[in-house]
Amino acid sequence: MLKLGCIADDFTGATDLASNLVRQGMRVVQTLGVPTASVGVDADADAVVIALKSRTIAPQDAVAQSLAALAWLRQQGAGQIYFKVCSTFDSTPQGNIGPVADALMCALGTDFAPVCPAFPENLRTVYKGYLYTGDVLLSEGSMRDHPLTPMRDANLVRVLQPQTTRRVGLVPFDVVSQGTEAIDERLRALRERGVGLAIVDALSNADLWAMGRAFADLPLIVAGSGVAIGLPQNHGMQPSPEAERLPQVHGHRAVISGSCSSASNAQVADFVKRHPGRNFPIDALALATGASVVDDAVAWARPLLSSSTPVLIHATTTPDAVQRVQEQLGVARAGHLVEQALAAIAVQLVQAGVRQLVVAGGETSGACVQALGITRLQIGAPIDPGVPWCHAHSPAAEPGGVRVALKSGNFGTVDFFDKAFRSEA
Ligand SMILES: Nc1ncnc2c1ncn2[C@@H]1O[C@H](COP(=O)(O)OP(=O)(O)O)[C@@H](O)[C@H]1O
Ligand SMILES: O=C(O)[C@@H](O)C(=O)COP(=O)(O)O
Repeated sequence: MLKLGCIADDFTGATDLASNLVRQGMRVVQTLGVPTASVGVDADADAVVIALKSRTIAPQDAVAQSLAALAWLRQQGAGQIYFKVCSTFDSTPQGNIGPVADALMCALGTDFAPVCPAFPENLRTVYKGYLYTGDVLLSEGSMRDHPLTPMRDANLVRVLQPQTTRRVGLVPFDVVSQGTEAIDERLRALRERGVGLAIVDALSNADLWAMGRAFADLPLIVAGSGVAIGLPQNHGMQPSPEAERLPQVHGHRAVISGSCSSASNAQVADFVKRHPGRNFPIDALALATGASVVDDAVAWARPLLSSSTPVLIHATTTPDAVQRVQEQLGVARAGHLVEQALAAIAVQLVQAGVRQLVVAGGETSGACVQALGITRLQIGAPIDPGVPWCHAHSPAAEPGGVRVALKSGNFGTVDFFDKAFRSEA
């Protein structure tokens, strides 16, 4: 019986969530997109994470895709539903967190769900409803200038309220710090007062464990990946290294980055400094002119692939540079052009023998794994919190498949691109 059915609004977010469940001993299957109706779940899976690419699409499309995912998960008997959103609450006043949460609640026949993006191991904490990234409020960090979902307000009650028809409330830290019973009591009280969605504060893993127990019987949880660490305990599960073992693959190494987040900018700069001559920048404006950017990148990479040091192909650039491109091309067109180019490059690199591929950026990862025809991921050990190595089958990488690591924009230490391959050695 499937204990947990998860719907993630982007691909890196899905591996992040799956990784936290696997770390606590759950056997997890991650699918990319909703499986076809006839596909059943592995008999021994405890959780399925369905990765959608719904974070920044039109709200009605995000709702439709999420409901299709829910229908499939319920068909598999999922006991509880987890809607995975970004730990930086990436959304716009239109959605898609509120509209998708509303629709899932209607379909599940529930009038209440907790909402908590906290992931303290990655320095995402929520206090009095305000989301912090590291030492600063969300709105004062780099998410202020995200290319697709600029986050200019850190107050999550205020951010979520315009996205939903339900009342948004708060379970503050003074309640959370008292533990599971206090949280449970406050959830009931809020619900009785007509609150439909409640932001829950959390500063540490201890808070997540306490809330995990309080959420045990709720039909729906809306959260970043952090809350997931507290759920396997509700099923008596323990961490197990066996859950993280992946098939071996041998081949070339590459990194593709379409993330313009500050961590990715620092990681690209670090790689460029350490490995001169092994990076190829993609010019978004050149792509728009129809120049042969993809072919040029692949032709550059091919002769370098035999080295154990990876090649790096990146569109990663500063917020100012992104803004200049967006002013000329529009936000959606710029994003699409870059994603499609990087996806085409990913396919050609794998066809050329790359078998260990790191992709940085949620939207970028979605585009790359879709182009590679990957429909399922097996989750391995984390390289850094929230970023595991995964094994996948792709028509471009048969018979043995390919290892991929899908890195959320702001995750990972500065030397992540080197560290990933050290941990793979
Ligand atoms: N140089 C660039 N100019 C304009 N847009 C870009 C550039 N580089 C990347 N992008 C776009 O920015 C978006 C970054 O989003 P994503 O891949 O989700 O990264 P993150 O995980 O950091 O949010 C993608 O749509 C990508 O195509
Ligand atoms: O929760 C998180 O922060 C990540 O899992 C995630 O979803 C990040 O998204 P991207 O930064 O777009 O990769």
